[in-house]
Amino acid sequence: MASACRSVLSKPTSIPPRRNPPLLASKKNQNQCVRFQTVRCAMQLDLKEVATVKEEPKLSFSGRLDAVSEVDLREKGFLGLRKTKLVCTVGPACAQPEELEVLACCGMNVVRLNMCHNTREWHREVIRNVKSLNEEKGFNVALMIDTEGSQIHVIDHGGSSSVKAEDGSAWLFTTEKYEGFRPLVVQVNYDGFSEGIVVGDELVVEGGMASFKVTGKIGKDLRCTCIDPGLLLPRAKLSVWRDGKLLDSNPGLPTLSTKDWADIDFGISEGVDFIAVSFVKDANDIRQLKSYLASKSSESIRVLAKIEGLESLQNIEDIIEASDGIMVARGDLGVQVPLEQIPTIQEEVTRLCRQLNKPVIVASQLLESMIEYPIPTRAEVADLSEAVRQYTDALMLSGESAVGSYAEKALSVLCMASCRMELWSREENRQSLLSQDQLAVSLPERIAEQICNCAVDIANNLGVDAIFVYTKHGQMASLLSRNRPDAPIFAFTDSRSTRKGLNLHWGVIPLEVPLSDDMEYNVVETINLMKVGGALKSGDSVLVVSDISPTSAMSAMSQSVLVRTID
Ligand SMILES: Nc1ncnc2c1ncn2[C@@H]1O[C@H](COP(=O)(O)OP(=O)(O)OP(=O)(O)O)[C@@H](O)[C@H]1O
Ligand SMILES: CC(=O)C(=O)O
Ligand SMILES: [K+]
Ligand SMILES: [Mg+2]
Repeated sequence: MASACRSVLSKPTSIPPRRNPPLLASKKNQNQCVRFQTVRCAMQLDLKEVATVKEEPKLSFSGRLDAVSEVDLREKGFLGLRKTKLVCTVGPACAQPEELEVLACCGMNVVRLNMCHNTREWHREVIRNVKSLNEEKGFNVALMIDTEGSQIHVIDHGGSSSVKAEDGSAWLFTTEKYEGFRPLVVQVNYDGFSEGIVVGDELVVEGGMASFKVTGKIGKDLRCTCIDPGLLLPRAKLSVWRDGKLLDSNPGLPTLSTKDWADIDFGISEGVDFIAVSFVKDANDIRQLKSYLASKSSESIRVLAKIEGLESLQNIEDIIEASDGIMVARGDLGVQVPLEQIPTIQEEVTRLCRQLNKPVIVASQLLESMIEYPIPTRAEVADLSEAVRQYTDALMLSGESAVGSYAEKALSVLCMASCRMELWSREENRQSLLSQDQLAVSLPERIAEQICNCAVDIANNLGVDAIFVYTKHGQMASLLSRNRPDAPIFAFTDSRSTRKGLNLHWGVIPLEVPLSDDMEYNVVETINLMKVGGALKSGDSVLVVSDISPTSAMSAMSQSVLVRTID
Protein backbone atom coordinates (compact mmCIF):
# COMPACT_ATOMS: atom_id res chain seq x y z
CA MET A 1 0.00 0.00 0.00
CA ALA A 2 2.85 2.33 0.85
CA SER A 3 4.42 1.96 -2.57
CA ALA A 4 1.05 2.52 -4.23
CA CYS A 5 0.89 5.96 -2.73
CA ARG A 6 4.48 6.99 -3.46
CA SER A 7 4.86 10.10 -5.55
CA VAL A 8 6.86 10.26 -8.72
CA LEU A 9 6.58 14.02 -8.70
CA SER A 10 7.97 14.98 -5.34
CA LYS A 11 8.02 13.92 -1.77
CA PRO A 12 4.80 14.85 0.01
CA THR A 13 5.42 18.13 1.74
CA SER A 14 3.91 19.28 4.97
CA ILE A 15 1.29 22.00 4.74
CA PRO A 16 2.95 25.35 5.47
CA PRO A 17 1.31 27.61 8.02
CA ARG A 18 -1.39 29.97 6.74
CA ARG A 19 -0.44 33.57 6.26
CA ASN A 20 -3.41 34.92 8.17
CA PRO A 21 -4.03 32.83 11.24
CA PRO A 22 -7.73 32.04 11.42
CA LEU A 23 -9.79 33.11 14.38
CA LEU A 24 -9.98 29.65 15.85
CA ALA A 25 -6.43 28.72 15.00
CA SER A 26 -5.25 28.51 18.56
CA LYS A 27 -6.50 25.23 19.95
CA LYS A 28 -5.56 26.42 23.43
CA ASN A 29 -7.83 29.44 23.17
CA GLN A 30 -10.54 27.39 21.58
CA ASN A 31 -10.75 25.11 24.56
CA GLN A 32 -11.29 28.09 26.77
CA CYS A 33 -14.09 29.57 24.73
CA VAL A 34 -17.68 28.35 24.53
CA ARG A 35 -17.82 24.66 23.84
CA PHE A 36 -20.96 24.81 21.76
CA GLN A 37 -21.41 27.94 19.77
CA THR A 38 -24.32 28.50 17.46
CA VAL A 39 -23.91 30.92 14.59
CA ARG A 40 -27.24 31.99 13.24
CA CYS A 41 -27.61 32.56 9.57
CA ALA A 42 -30.35 34.88 8.44
CA MET A 43 -33.64 33.35 9.60
CA GLN A 44 -32.12 30.22 11.02
CA LEU A 45 -32.95 28.64 14.30
CA ASP A 46 -30.69 26.92 16.73
CA LEU A 47 -30.23 23.21 16.14
CA LYS A 48 -31.64 22.43 19.54
CA GLU A 49 -34.92 23.97 18.45
CA VAL A 50 -34.97 21.72 15.38
CA ALA A 51 -35.36 18.50 17.28
CA THR A 52 -38.65 16.87 16.44
CA VAL A 53 -38.05 13.51 18.09
CA LYS A 54 -38.28 13.98 21.80
CA GLU A 55 -37.59 10.44 22.99
CA GLU A 56 -33.98 9.27 23.10
CA PRO A 57 -33.15 7.84 19.65
CA LYS A 58 -31.71 4.34 19.66
CA LEU A 59 -29.72 4.39 16.46
CA SER A 60 -26.25 2.97 16.35
CA PHE A 61 -23.84 4.48 13.85
CA SER A 62 -21.97 1.89 11.86
CA GLY A 63 -20.78 4.16 9.05
CA ARG A 64 -17.06 4.51 8.63
CA LEU A 65 -14.74 6.76 6.78
CA ASP A 66 -13.49 5.06 3.66
CA ALA A 67 -10.12 3.35 4.04
CA VAL A 68 -8.21 5.96 2.01
CA SER A 69 -9.57 9.07 3.77
CA GLU A 70 -8.89 7.40 7.11
CA VAL A 71 -5.20 6.90 6.28
CA ASP A 72 -4.86 10.35 4.68
CA LEU A 73 -6.46 12.04 7.64
CA ARG A 74 -4.17 10.27 10.06
CA GLU A 75 -1.06 11.07 8.04
CA LYS A 76 -1.80 14.52 6.64
CA GLY A 77 -4.54 16.06 8.78
CA PHE A 78 -7.72 17.76 7.60
CA LEU A 79 -6.10 20.24 5.27
CA GLY A 80 -4.00 17.51 3.71
CA LEU A 81 -7.06 15.71 2.35
CA ARG A 82 -7.20 15.93 -1.43
CA LYS A 83 -10.26 17.80 -2.69
CA THR A 84 -10.10 16.99 -6.41
CA LYS A 85 -11.70 13.63 -7.20
CA LEU A 86 -10.02 11.05 -9.43
CA VAL A 87 -11.66 8.84 -12.04
CA CYS A 88 -9.81 5.90 -13.64
CA THR A 89 -10.84 4.13 -16.83
CA VAL A 90 -10.49 0.44 -16.19
CA GLY A 91 -9.18 -1.68 -19.05
CA PRO A 92 -7.07 -4.79 -19.45
CA ALA A 93 -4.06 -3.21 -17.71
CA CYS A 94 -5.78 -2.73 -14.35
CA ALA A 95 -8.85 -4.99 -14.16
CA GLN A 96 -7.58 -7.68 -11.79
CA PRO A 97 -8.74 -7.40 -8.14
CA GLU A 98 -5.21 -6.70 -6.87
CA GLU A 99 -4.65 -4.04 -9.56
CA LEU A 100 -7.96 -2.38 -8.72
CA GLU A 101 -6.99 -2.43 -5.06
CA VAL A 102 -3.72 -0.64 -5.78
CA LEU A 103 -5.65 2.10 -7.63
CA ALA A 104 -8.28 2.33 -4.88
CA CYS A 105 -5.64 2.75 -2.24
CA CYS A 106 -3.88 5.30 -4.41
CA GLY A 107 -7.01 7.49 -4.32
CA MET A 108 -9.26 6.37 -7.19
CA ASN A 109 -12.76 7.65 -6.38
CA VAL A 110 -14.63 6.43 -9.44
CA VAL A 111 -14.11 3.54 -11.88
CA ARG A 112 -15.10 4.31 -15.47
CA LEU A 113 -16.01 1.47 -17.79
CA ASN A 114 -16.06 2.43 -21.45
CA MET A 115 -18.73 0.29 -23.10
CA CYS A 116 -17.01 0.84 -26.49
CA HIS A 117 -14.59 -1.89 -25.53
CA ASN A 118 -14.75 -5.46 -24.40
CA THR A 119 -17.76 -7.65 -23.50
CA ARG A 120 -20.48 -7.11 -20.91
CA GLU A 121 -19.21 -10.20 -19.08
CA TRP A 122 -15.80 -8.55 -18.80
CA HIS A 123 -17.35 -5.34 -17.43
CA ARG A 124 -19.55 -7.33 -15.04
CA GLU A 125 -16.47 -9.00 -13.56
CA VAL A 126 -14.84 -5.60 -12.96
CA ILE A 127 -18.02 -4.21 -11.35
CA ARG A 128 -18.21 -7.18 -9.01
CA ASN A 129 -14.52 -6.89 -8.14
CA VAL A 130 -14.95 -3.21 -7.26
CA LYS A 131 -18.01 -3.94 -5.12
CA SER A 132 -16.13 -6.68 -3.27
CA LEU A 133 -13.25 -4.29 -2.63
CA ASN A 134 -15.66 -1.76 -1.16
CA GLU A 135 -17.38 -4.30 1.02
CA GLU A 136 -14.36 -6.26 2.16
CA LYS A 137 -11.67 -3.60 2.39
CA GLY A 138 -13.58 -0.45 3.29
CA PHE A 139 -13.11 1.54 0.08
CA ASN A 140 -15.81 3.77 -1.34
CA VAL A 141 -15.20 3.56 -5.09
CA ALA A 142 -18.16 4.49 -7.28
CA LEU A 143 -18.92 2.91 -10.68
CA MET A 144 -19.55 4.69 -13.96
CA ILE A 145 -20.42 3.23 -17.34
CA ASP A 146 -19.74 5.33 -20.41
CA THR A 147 -21.90 4.69 -23.49
CA GLU A 148 -20.45 4.01 -26.90
CA GLY A 149 -22.76 6.41 -28.72
CA SER A 150 -23.12 6.79 -32.44
CA GLN A 151 -19.62 7.50 -33.49
CA ILE A 152 -17.97 6.99 -36.84
CA HIS A 153 -14.58 5.42 -36.54
CA VAL A 154 -12.08 3.23 -38.31
CA ILE A 155 -12.30 -0.46 -37.48
CA ASP A 156 -9.16 -2.10 -36.15
CA HIS A 157 -7.43 -2.95 -39.41
CA GLY A 158 -5.74 -5.99 -37.94
CA GLY A 159 -2.25 -4.91 -39.00
CA SER A 160 0.38 -3.17 -36.92
CA SER A 161 -0.91 -0.70 -34.31
CA SER A 162 -0.73 2.21 -36.76
CA VAL A 163 -0.61 2.57 -40.54
CA LYS A 164 1.11 5.44 -42.30
CA ALA A 165 -0.79 7.46 -44.90
CA GLU A 166 1.64 9.05 -47.35
CA ASP A 167 1.02 12.37 -49.09
CA GLY A 168 -0.88 11.86 -52.36
CA SER A 169 -1.59 8.14 -51.75
CA ALA A 170 -4.98 6.79 -52.91
CA TRP A 171 -7.26 5.09 -50.35
CA LEU A 172 -10.63 3.38 -50.23
CA PHE A 173 -12.91 4.00 -47.22
CA THR A 174 -15.37 1.11 -47.13
CA THR A 175 -18.18 -0.31 -45.01
CA GLU A 176 -17.56 -3.81 -46.38
CA LYS A 177 -16.92 -6.26 -43.55
CA TYR A 178 -13.74 -8.28 -43.91
CA GLU A 179 -11.13 -9.87 -41.69
CA GLY A 180 -7.44 -9.10 -41.78
CA PHE A 181 -5.40 -6.29 -43.27
CA ARG A 182 -5.73 -4.82 -46.78
CA PRO A 183 -3.24 -2.16 -47.84
CA LEU A 184 -4.70 1.28 -48.64
CA VAL A 185 -8.21 0.24 -47.50
CA VAL A 186 -9.89 1.64 -44.39
CA GLN A 187 -12.90 -0.13 -42.87
CA VAL A 188 -15.50 2.21 -41.34
CA ASN A 189 -17.88 1.00 -38.61
CA TYR A 190 -21.15 2.66 -39.73
CA ASP A 191 -22.97 1.51 -42.87
CA GLY A 192 -24.44 4.90 -43.64
CA PHE A 193 -21.26 6.88 -43.11
CA SER A 194 -20.90 8.12 -46.69
CA GLU A 195 -24.49 9.41 -47.00
CA GLY A 196 -24.39 13.16 -47.50
CA ILE A 197 -20.67 13.18 -48.31
CA VAL A 198 -19.83 14.61 -51.76
CA VAL A 199 -16.72 14.69 -53.91
CA GLY A 200 -14.46 17.47 -52.66
CA ASP A 201 -15.28 16.97 -48.95
CA GLU A 202 -12.45 16.25 -46.53
CA LEU A 203 -12.20 13.29 -44.15
CA VAL A 204 -10.15 14.20 -41.07
CA VAL A 205 -8.80 11.40 -38.87
CA GLU A 206 -8.61 11.99 -35.08
CA GLY A 207 -8.81 15.75 -35.39
CA GLY A 208 -5.79 15.93 -37.71
CA MET A 209 -3.70 12.74 -37.48
CA ALA A 210 -4.20 12.55 -41.27
CA SER A 211 -6.60 14.10 -43.82
CA PHE A 212 -8.06 12.86 -47.08
CA LYS A 213 -9.95 14.52 -49.96
CA VAL A 214 -12.91 12.61 -51.37
CA THR A 215 -12.29 12.03 -55.09
CA GLY A 216 -15.12 9.63 -55.94
CA LYS A 217 -18.05 7.58 -54.64
CA ILE A 218 -18.59 3.92 -55.48
CA GLY A 219 -21.86 2.77 -53.90
CA LYS A 220 -21.40 3.32 -50.14
CA ASP A 221 -17.61 3.51 -50.44
CA LEU A 222 -15.41 6.57 -50.87
CA ARG A 223 -12.29 6.96 -52.96
CA CYS A 224 -9.93 9.39 -51.29
CA THR A 225 -6.49 10.95 -51.68
CA CYS A 226 -4.31 11.71 -48.70
CA ILE A 227 -3.77 15.48 -48.57
CA ASP A 228 -2.21 15.69 -45.11
CA PRO A 229 0.01 12.69 -44.38
CA GLY A 230 -0.03 11.03 -40.98
CA LEU A 231 -1.10 7.98 -39.04
CA LEU A 232 -4.21 5.79 -38.94
CA LEU A 233 -4.65 4.22 -35.51
CA PRO A 234 -7.09 1.40 -34.67
CA ARG A 235 -10.56 2.88 -33.90
CA ALA A 236 -9.43 6.34 -35.05
CA LYS A 237 -12.38 8.73 -35.24
CA LEU A 238 -13.48 10.39 -38.46
CA SER A 239 -14.96 13.81 -39.09
CA VAL A 240 -16.12 15.29 -42.39
CA TRP A 241 -15.45 18.91 -43.41
CA ARG A 242 -16.76 21.02 -46.30
CA ASP A 243 -15.39 24.48 -47.09
CA GLY A 244 -13.68 24.61 -43.70
CA LYS A 245 -16.88 23.70 -41.80
CA LEU A 246 -17.65 20.51 -39.90
CA LEU A 247 -20.52 18.43 -41.31
CA ASP A 248 -22.84 16.53 -39.02
CA SER A 249 -21.74 13.23 -40.50
CA ASN A 250 -24.33 11.11 -38.71
CA PRO A 251 -27.43 13.33 -38.63
CA GLY A 252 -29.89 10.43 -38.53
CA LEU A 253 -28.29 8.60 -35.63
CA PRO A 254 -29.74 8.89 -32.12
CA THR A 255 -27.47 9.83 -29.20
CA LEU A 256 -28.31 6.50 -27.59
CA SER A 257 -28.16 3.52 -29.95
CA THR A 258 -29.87 0.15 -29.44
CA LYS A 259 -26.59 -1.14 -28.06
CA ASP A 260 -26.36 1.83 -25.67
CA TRP A 261 -29.85 1.08 -24.29
CA ALA A 262 -28.80 -2.53 -23.74
CA ASP A 263 -25.66 -1.29 -21.97
CA ILE A 264 -27.80 1.03 -19.84
CA ASP A 265 -30.01 -1.92 -18.83
CA PHE A 266 -26.82 -3.76 -17.98
CA GLY A 267 -25.68 -0.80 -15.83
CA ILE A 268 -29.04 -0.70 -14.05
CA SER A 269 -29.00 -4.41 -13.31
CA GLU A 270 -25.40 -4.24 -12.06
CA GLY A 271 -26.21 -1.24 -9.86
CA VAL A 272 -23.76 1.31 -11.24
CA ASP A 273 -23.74 4.82 -9.77
CA PHE A 274 -23.20 6.96 -12.89
CA ILE A 275 -24.05 6.69 -16.57
CA ALA A 276 -21.98 8.98 -18.79
CA VAL A 277 -23.72 9.68 -22.08
CA SER A 278 -21.41 10.12 -25.07
CA PHE A 279 -22.02 12.70 -27.81
CA VAL A 280 -24.91 14.44 -26.08
CA LYS A 281 -26.57 16.85 -28.50
CA ASP A 282 -29.14 18.57 -26.32
CA ALA A 283 -30.85 18.41 -22.94
CA ASN A 284 -33.55 16.07 -24.29
CA ASP A 285 -30.97 13.30 -24.60
CA ILE A 286 -30.42 13.56 -20.86
CA ARG A 287 -34.10 13.99 -19.98
CA GLN A 288 -34.98 10.91 -22.01
CA LEU A 289 -32.50 8.77 -20.09
CA LYS A 290 -33.53 10.23 -16.75
CA SER A 291 -37.17 9.42 -17.34
CA TYR A 292 -36.20 5.92 -18.45
CA LEU A 293 -34.24 5.47 -15.21
CA ALA A 294 -37.22 6.77 -13.23
CA SER A 295 -39.49 4.26 -14.99
CA LYS A 296 -37.11 1.52 -13.83
CA SER A 297 -37.05 2.93 -10.28
CA SER A 298 -33.37 3.69 -10.81
CA GLU A 299 -33.47 7.48 -10.57
CA SER A 300 -30.67 7.30 -8.01
CA ILE A 301 -28.25 6.56 -10.89
CA ARG A 302 -26.72 9.90 -11.82
CA VAL A 303 -26.56 10.89 -15.46
CA LEU A 304 -23.47 12.67 -16.73
CA ALA A 305 -23.43 14.47 -20.07
CA LYS A 306 -20.23 14.21 -22.07
CA ILE A 307 -19.38 17.41 -23.85
CA GLU A 308 -17.57 16.23 -26.95
CA GLY A 309 -19.22 17.80 -29.93
CA LEU A 310 -20.22 21.12 -31.44
CA GLU A 311 -23.92 20.61 -30.77
CA SER A 312 -23.35 19.99 -27.07
CA LEU A 313 -21.50 23.32 -26.90
CA GLN A 314 -24.40 25.13 -28.56
CA ASN A 315 -26.80 23.79 -25.89
CA ILE A 316 -24.40 23.78 -23.00
CA GLU A 317 -26.43 25.55 -20.30
CA ASP A 318 -29.56 23.46 -20.88
CA ILE A 319 -27.49 20.28 -20.88
CA ILE A 320 -25.77 21.19 -17.60
CA GLU A 321 -29.11 22.00 -16.00
CA ALA A 322 -30.69 18.73 -17.16
CA SER A 323 -27.82 16.48 -16.09
CA ASP A 324 -26.29 15.47 -12.77
CA GLY A 325 -22.79 16.32 -13.91
CA ILE A 326 -20.60 16.94 -16.93
CA MET A 327 -17.52 15.44 -18.51
CA VAL A 328 -15.34 17.68 -20.66
CA ALA A 329 -14.35 14.89 -23.07
CA ARG A 330 -11.40 16.59 -24.67
CA GLY A 331 -10.55 13.58 -26.88
CA ASP A 332 -13.55 13.74 -29.16
CA LEU A 333 -13.94 17.46 -28.65
CA GLY A 334 -10.59 17.77 -30.39
CA VAL A 335 -12.02 15.93 -33.39
CA GLN A 336 -14.77 18.53 -33.78
CA VAL A 337 -13.26 21.82 -32.67
CA PRO A 338 -9.82 23.28 -33.37
CA LEU A 339 -7.44 22.22 -30.61
CA GLU A 340 -6.59 25.79 -29.66
CA GLN A 341 -10.21 26.29 -28.57
CA ILE A 342 -10.22 23.42 -26.09
CA PRO A 343 -8.55 25.26 -23.18
CA THR A 344 -11.11 28.06 -23.22
CA ILE A 345 -14.00 25.63 -23.66
CA GLN A 346 -12.74 23.63 -20.68
CA GLU A 347 -12.45 26.74 -18.51
CA GLU A 348 -15.88 28.03 -19.52
CA VAL A 349 -17.67 24.69 -19.04
CA THR A 350 -15.94 24.19 -15.68
CA ARG A 351 -17.01 27.66 -14.54
CA LEU A 352 -20.58 27.15 -15.74
CA CYS A 353 -20.86 23.81 -13.97
CA ARG A 354 -19.79 25.36 -10.72
CA GLN A 355 -22.14 28.24 -11.27
CA LEU A 356 -25.02 25.82 -11.87
CA ASN A 357 -23.92 23.53 -9.04
CA LYS A 358 -23.08 20.42 -11.08
CA PRO A 359 -19.88 18.42 -10.73
CA VAL A 360 -17.51 18.45 -13.69
CA ILE A 361 -14.82 16.01 -14.82
CA VAL A 362 -11.92 17.12 -17.02
CA ALA A 363 -10.97 14.13 -19.17
CA SER A 364 -8.56 12.83 -21.81
CA GLN A 365 -4.86 12.98 -22.45
CA LEU A 366 -4.07 14.38 -19.02
CA LEU A 367 -1.01 12.15 -18.79
CA GLU A 368 -1.01 10.57 -22.24
CA SER A 369 2.77 10.08 -22.33
CA MET A 370 2.51 7.91 -19.20
CA ILE A 371 0.80 5.18 -21.24
CA GLU A 372 4.38 4.40 -22.25
CA TYR A 373 6.67 6.27 -19.88
CA PRO A 374 6.98 6.25 -16.08
CA ILE A 375 7.10 10.04 -15.77
CA PRO A 376 4.83 12.70 -17.25
CA THR A 377 5.89 15.59 -19.43
CA ARG A 378 6.14 19.01 -17.81
CA ALA A 379 3.37 20.18 -20.09
CA GLU A 380 1.05 17.42 -18.88
CA VAL A 381 1.63 18.36 -15.25
CA ALA A 382 0.98 22.00 -16.12
CA ASP A 383 -2.25 21.07 -17.93
CA LEU A 384 -3.75 19.00 -15.14
CA SER A 385 -2.67 21.57 -12.54
CA GLU A 386 -4.50 24.21 -14.54
CA ALA A 387 -7.67 22.10 -14.41
CA VAL A 388 -7.28 21.90 -10.62
CA ARG A 389 -6.71 25.65 -10.47
CA GLN A 390 -9.97 26.06 -12.37
CA TYR A 391 -11.58 24.05 -9.55
CA THR A 392 -12.76 21.11 -11.61
CA ASP A 393 -14.44 18.53 -9.39
CA ALA A 394 -12.59 15.59 -10.90
CA LEU A 395 -9.78 14.54 -13.20
CA MET A 396 -9.91 11.39 -15.30
CA LEU A 397 -7.38 8.89 -16.59
CA SER A 398 -8.18 7.06 -19.86
CA GLY A 399 -5.58 4.98 -21.66
CA GLU A 400 -3.06 5.80 -18.88
CA SER A 401 -4.91 3.42 -16.57
CA ALA A 402 -6.82 1.23 -19.07
CA VAL A 403 -3.93 0.07 -21.20
CA GLY A 404 -0.86 1.90 -19.87
CA SER A 405 2.12 0.37 -18.13
CA TYR A 406 2.15 2.89 -15.27
CA ALA A 407 -1.45 3.28 -14.07
CA GLU A 408 -0.44 3.53 -10.43
CA LYS A 409 2.23 6.12 -11.11
CA ALA A 410 -0.13 8.15 -13.28
CA LEU A 411 -2.66 8.20 -10.46
CA SER A 412 0.04 9.30 -8.01
CA VAL A 413 0.92 12.17 -10.33
CA LEU A 414 -2.74 13.28 -10.32
CA CYS A 415 -2.80 13.03 -6.51
CA MET A 416 0.40 14.96 -5.93
CA ALA A 417 -0.20 17.63 -8.52
CA SER A 418 -3.77 18.27 -7.41
CA CYS A 419 -2.85 18.46 -3.72
CA ARG A 420 -0.08 20.90 -4.57
CA MET A 421 -2.33 23.16 -6.63
CA GLU A 422 -5.14 23.00 -4.05
CA LEU A 423 -2.69 24.15 -1.39
CA TRP A 424 -1.51 26.99 -3.61
CA SER A 425 -5.08 28.05 -4.37
CA ARG A 426 -5.95 27.98 -0.69
CA GLU A 427 -3.00 30.14 0.12
CA GLU A 428 -3.92 32.57 -2.60
CA ASN A 429 -7.52 32.50 -1.45
CA ARG A 430 -8.63 32.22 -5.04
CA GLN A 431 -12.04 30.90 -4.12
CA SER A 432 -13.25 34.37 -3.27
CA LEU A 433 -12.81 35.37 -6.92
CA LEU A 434 -15.88 33.48 -8.13
CA SER A 435 -19.08 35.38 -7.60
CA GLN A 436 -21.93 32.99 -6.92
CA ASP A 437 -25.06 33.87 -8.80
CA GLN A 438 -28.18 32.80 -7.06
CA LEU A 439 -29.44 29.48 -8.38
CA ALA A 440 -32.45 28.62 -6.33
CA VAL A 441 -36.05 29.44 -7.17
CA SER A 442 -38.21 28.40 -4.23
CA LEU A 443 -37.79 29.87 -0.76
CA PRO A 444 -36.45 26.68 0.87
CA GLU A 445 -33.89 26.25 -1.91
CA ARG A 446 -32.84 29.87 -1.68
CA ILE A 447 -32.42 29.52 2.04
CA ALA A 448 -30.33 26.38 1.62
CA GLU A 449 -28.15 28.10 -0.95
CA GLN A 450 -27.60 31.19 1.17
CA ILE A 451 -26.85 29.11 4.24
CA CYS A 452 -24.18 27.22 2.33
CA ASN A 453 -22.59 30.37 0.95
CA CYS A 454 -22.52 31.93 4.41
CA ALA A 455 -21.46 28.70 6.09
CA VAL A 456 -18.38 28.46 3.89
CA ASP A 457 -17.52 32.09 4.64
CA ILE A 458 -17.82 31.35 8.32
CA ALA A 459 -15.79 28.15 8.01
CA ASN A 460 -13.01 29.92 6.12
CA ASN A 461 -12.95 32.95 8.40
CA LEU A 462 -12.89 30.87 11.56
CA GLY A 463 -10.48 28.36 10.05
CA VAL A 464 -12.51 25.37 11.29
CA ASP A 465 -10.93 21.97 10.76
CA ALA A 466 -13.90 20.34 9.07
CA ILE A 467 -17.42 20.94 7.83
CA PHE A 468 -20.07 18.36 8.72
CA VAL A 469 -23.22 18.25 6.62
CA TYR A 470 -26.19 15.97 7.22
CA THR A 471 -27.94 15.40 3.94
CA LYS A 472 -30.59 13.18 2.34
CA HIS A 473 -29.91 13.68 -1.34
CA GLY A 474 -26.60 15.52 -1.21
CA GLN A 475 -28.00 18.93 -2.13
CA MET A 476 -26.45 20.90 0.70
CA ALA A 477 -23.20 18.96 0.46
CA SER A 478 -23.07 19.98 -3.16
CA LEU A 479 -23.91 23.63 -2.41
CA LEU A 480 -21.13 23.71 0.18
CA SER A 481 -18.67 22.10 -2.24
CA ARG A 482 -19.59 24.68 -4.86
CA ASN A 483 -18.05 27.33 -2.62
CA ARG A 484 -14.77 25.37 -2.56
CA PRO A 485 -14.12 25.81 1.18
CA ASP A 486 -10.70 25.40 2.79
CA ALA A 487 -11.86 22.65 5.15
CA PRO A 488 -12.97 19.21 3.96
CA ILE A 489 -16.72 18.54 3.90
CA PHE A 490 -17.80 15.34 5.65
CA ALA A 491 -21.24 14.50 4.28
CA PHE A 492 -23.34 12.15 6.43
CA THR A 493 -26.20 10.54 4.60
CA ASP A 494 -28.43 7.54 5.15
CA SER A 495 -28.66 6.89 1.42
CA ARG A 496 -26.08 4.64 -0.23
CA SER A 497 -26.69 6.18 -3.64
CA THR A 498 -26.20 9.70 -2.25
CA ARG A 499 -22.91 8.55 -0.74
CA LYS A 500 -21.73 7.16 -4.06
CA GLY A 501 -22.97 10.17 -6.03
CA LEU A 502 -21.10 12.58 -3.77
CA ASN A 503 -17.88 10.78 -4.68
CA LEU A 504 -17.59 13.06 -7.67
CA HIS A 505 -17.94 16.33 -5.75
CA TRP A 506 -14.93 18.47 -4.95
CA GLY A 507 -13.85 18.27 -1.31
CA VAL A 508 -16.71 16.05 -0.13
CA ILE A 509 -15.98 12.91 1.89
CA PRO A 510 -19.29 11.05 2.02
CA LEU A 511 -20.21 8.64 4.83
CA GLU A 512 -23.25 6.43 5.18
CA VAL A 513 -24.87 6.52 8.61
CA PRO A 514 -28.43 6.16 9.89
CA LEU A 515 -29.84 9.64 10.46
CA SER A 516 -32.33 10.63 13.12
CA ASP A 517 -34.79 13.53 12.94
CA ASP A 518 -33.07 14.71 16.10
CA MET A 519 -30.18 16.77 14.75
CA GLU A 520 -28.54 17.15 18.13
CA TYR A 521 -28.41 13.38 18.31
CA ASN A 522 -26.91 13.14 14.80
CA VAL A 523 -24.24 15.68 15.68
CA VAL A 524 -23.26 13.96 18.91
CA GLU A 525 -23.24 10.50 17.33
CA THR A 526 -21.21 11.46 14.28
CA ILE A 527 -18.71 13.43 16.34
CA ASN A 528 -18.33 10.38 18.56
CA LEU A 529 -17.98 8.19 15.51
CA MET A 530 -15.24 10.38 14.12
CA LYS A 531 -13.53 10.61 17.50
CA VAL A 532 -13.52 6.85 17.95
CA GLY A 533 -12.04 6.45 14.47
CA GLY A 534 -9.32 8.96 15.42
CA ALA A 535 -10.43 11.47 12.78
CA LEU A 536 -11.43 14.13 15.33
CA LYS A 537 -9.37 15.14 18.30
CA SER A 538 -9.96 17.31 21.30
CA GLY A 539 -9.65 20.97 20.31
CA ASP A 540 -10.69 20.44 16.68
CA SER A 541 -13.49 22.68 15.52
CA VAL A 542 -16.30 21.64 13.24
CA LEU A 543 -18.90 23.68 11.41
CA VAL A 544 -22.19 21.83 11.17
CA VAL A 545 -24.86 22.25 8.49
CA SER A 546 -27.96 20.16 7.89
CA ASP A 547 -30.67 19.73 5.30
CA ILE A 548 -32.58 16.98 7.02
CA SER A 549 -36.26 17.07 6.01
CA PRO A 550 -36.53 20.47 4.31
CA THR A 551 -39.96 19.60 2.95
CA SER A 552 -41.56 22.99 3.47
CA ALA A 553 -40.50 26.58 3.87
CA MET A 554 -41.06 26.20 7.59
CA SER A 555 -38.85 23.17 7.98
CA ALA A 556 -36.27 24.62 5.63
CA MET A 557 -35.99 27.44 8.08
CA SER A 558 -34.94 24.92 10.63
CA GLN A 559 -31.73 24.26 8.72
CA SER A 560 -28.94 25.59 10.82
CA VAL A 561 -25.29 26.33 10.96
CA LEU A 562 -23.35 25.87 14.13
CA VAL A 563 -19.73 25.71 15.10
CA ARG A 564 -18.63 23.22 17.67
CA THR A 565 -15.28 22.73 19.33
CA ILE A 566 -14.56 19.12 20.18
CA ASP A 567 -13.95 18.42 23.85
N1 LIG B 1 -12.48 -2.27 -21.33
C1 LIG B 1 -11.48 -2.11 -22.19
N2 LIG B 1 -10.98 -3.13 -22.87
C2 LIG B 1 -9.97 -2.98 -23.75
N3 LIG B 1 -9.38 -1.80 -24.01
C3 LIG B 1 -9.84 -0.73 -23.36
C4 LIG B 1 -10.91 -0.82 -22.43
N4 LIG B 1 -11.16 0.40 -21.95
C5 LIG B 1 -10.30 1.23 -22.55
N5 LIG B 1 -9.49 0.57 -23.40
C6 LIG B 1 -8.38 1.10 -24.20
O1 LIG B 1 -7.91 2.31 -23.64
C7 LIG B 1 -7.92 3.37 -24.59
C8 LIG B 1 -8.40 4.64 -23.93
O2 LIG B 1 -9.63 4.37 -23.36
P1 LIG B 1 -10.88 5.32 -23.39
O3 LIG B 1 -12.01 4.45 -23.06
O4 LIG B 1 -10.70 6.45 -22.48
O5 LIG B 1 -10.98 5.81 -24.90
P2 LIG B 1 -11.58 7.14 -25.45
O6 LIG B 1 -11.47 7.00 -26.92
O7 LIG B 1 -10.93 8.32 -24.81
O8 LIG B 1 -13.08 7.17 -24.98
P3 LIG B 1 -14.40 7.38 -25.85
O9 LIG B 1 -14.46 6.20 -26.75
O10 LIG B 1 -15.48 7.40 -24.84
O11 LIG B 1 -14.22 8.65 -26.58
C9 LIG B 1 -8.85 2.89 -25.69
O12 LIG B 1 -8.44 3.31 -26.94
C10 LIG B 1 -8.74 1.39 -25.62
O13 LIG B 1 -7.67 0.97 -26.41
C1 LIG C 1 -13.52 10.66 -22.68
C2 LIG C 1 -13.99 10.80 -24.03
O1 LIG C 1 -14.97 10.23 -24.41
C3 LIG C 1 -13.28 11.68 -24.92
O2 LIG C 1 -12.39 12.40 -24.48
O3 LIG C 1 -13.61 11.68 -26.10
K1 LIG D 1 -17.49 6.00 -24.75
MG1 LIG E 1 -15.29 10.41 -26.51
